[in-house]
Amino acid sequence: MPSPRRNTEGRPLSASASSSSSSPGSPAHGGGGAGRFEFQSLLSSRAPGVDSTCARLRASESPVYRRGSFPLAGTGPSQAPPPALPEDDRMDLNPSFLGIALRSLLAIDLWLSKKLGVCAGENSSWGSMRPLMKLLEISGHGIPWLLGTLYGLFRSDSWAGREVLMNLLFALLLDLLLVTVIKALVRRRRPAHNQMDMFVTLSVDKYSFPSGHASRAALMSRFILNHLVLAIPLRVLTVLWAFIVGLSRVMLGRHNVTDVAFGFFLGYMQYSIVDYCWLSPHNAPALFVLWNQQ
Ligand SMILES: CC(C)=CCC/C(C)=C/CC/C(C)=C/COP(=O)(O)O
Repeated sequence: MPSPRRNTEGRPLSASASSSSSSPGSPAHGGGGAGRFEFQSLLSSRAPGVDSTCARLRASESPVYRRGSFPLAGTGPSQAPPPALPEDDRMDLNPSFLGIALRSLLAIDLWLSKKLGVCAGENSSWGSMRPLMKLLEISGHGIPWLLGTLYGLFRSDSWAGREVLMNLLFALLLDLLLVTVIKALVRRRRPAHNQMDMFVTLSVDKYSFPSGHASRAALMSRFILNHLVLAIPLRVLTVLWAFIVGLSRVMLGRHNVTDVAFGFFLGYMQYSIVDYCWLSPHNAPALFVLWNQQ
């Protein structure tokens, strides 16, 4: 059971005295070393409603406090002040290096995404570019790609063409499924500066992680590069298109940078799955039976 917090004479401290007894730089305040000041400031910035008293209490819950290294940890008046904390204790005060690194990355992500969201509204600094960004949005939307693939599939008169288009359809459906599942699991809200005026959306599209447009653009461009014989300039254009679709998501304010980055990664990996499971009349004859009967 935690013992009550005491002053340096060993008397229990009231809540108010406890919260005011430590000054910046004192051990209970997270001071006494550069590492601990950093710890204190990161704790305080965790959530807007968390005050410094709460942060100090968190510090007092740390393994170092429990081990009695701090003078406020219930030691008597006769005990001498503890020696400076060894390196490993400083590490203990830091609850999770990975957590802090992730929080820092997220802070950079939010800051950068806000800066890049220059087409988020008509009155934004690049607001006049919004129609162009929306055109890019449609170019990476699921519906034109799905309809185009189905049309090509039914119009195709070669086996090779049907096989490629059947796999393209599989890729698009796999992408829709994976993006929907991840969005529903992660539930990251779209940036506050986004206007929800998107062309046909699903209910999960109120969430932003990962970007469905970025994943589709990466998937499509990898698919096209691998299955269409294109001249070099067209190959470069294909990759550029995918990149610009991703960038336009952040510029429109639809996504944060990390949503788009993960979307690209997801789309890239999805192509590997499609390639691995490549459907053909040999391994999936049922899918091609429609044409066999013609
Ligand atoms: C077959 C079927 C369920 C088709 C639905 C196609 C559809 C509405 C896809 C949604 C595309 C979309 C708005 C994705 C959101 O992209 P973000 O980049 O904003 O995540």
